[in-house]
Amino acid sequence: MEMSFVIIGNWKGICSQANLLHASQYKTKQNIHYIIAPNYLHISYISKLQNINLCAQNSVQNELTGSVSISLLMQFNVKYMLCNHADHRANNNYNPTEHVLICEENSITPIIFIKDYQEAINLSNTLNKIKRKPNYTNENKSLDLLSYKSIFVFEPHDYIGKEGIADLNKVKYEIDRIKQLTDSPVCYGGSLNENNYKDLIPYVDGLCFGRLSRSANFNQIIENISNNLISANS
Ligand SMILES: O=C(COP(=O)(O)O)[C@@H](O)CO
Repeated sequence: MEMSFVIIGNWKGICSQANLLHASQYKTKQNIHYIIAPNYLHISYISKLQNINLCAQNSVQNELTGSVSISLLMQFNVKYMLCNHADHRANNNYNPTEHVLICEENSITPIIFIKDYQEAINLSNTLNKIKRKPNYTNENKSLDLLSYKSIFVFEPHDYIGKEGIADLNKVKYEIDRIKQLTDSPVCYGGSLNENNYKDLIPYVDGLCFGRLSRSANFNQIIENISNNLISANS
């Protein structure tokens, strides 16, 4: 999947009027692919913003009381779905490969969170048993068996909601190993802040922000990333 630098804002269960305002004020950047995963209550609002790609944080595959089915989400032009996030895994009944397959059946691109290289291997081995691309040839890119189109986010569970990221060399090493398993974009997520996000830009295809994506100056941060990419390529 060829695309610009991916910026994902995972708003989780939080949102303020200020978040909605700065999302509405975002100005498209040619070298940025901006995805927002709002909570369910604000999916309708974000779906109306022309220059932002809408992502669901989850879905529940039934129409029972309190559920949010994919068919309901599809009415709001949801293009992406967070899959295998650490918060999903807190539910013992969560099945990542099932969730990825449901996305694929509904033409939604899964954003698949990977806590480490071994999980990447486990996920691709699991799906390898369930299905194989009919004409899949490159056995080395086993993660791409997961879905025809995916975005991967390396997000170590010990560095979510913390003050800082893991050692940069360790992060780079793990991202390099995961990149060997896929031709899809590999991003970093977890404890990104104003002091560390720039350090990662040269080594990833995108960044997934939690708390920082809800800050009032997040549009400026996107601008900074865009300018950083332009100067790096000039
Ligand atoms: O769960 C997330 C929280 O990230 P922080 O940036 O640590 O708030 C994650 O999905 C965003 O990458």
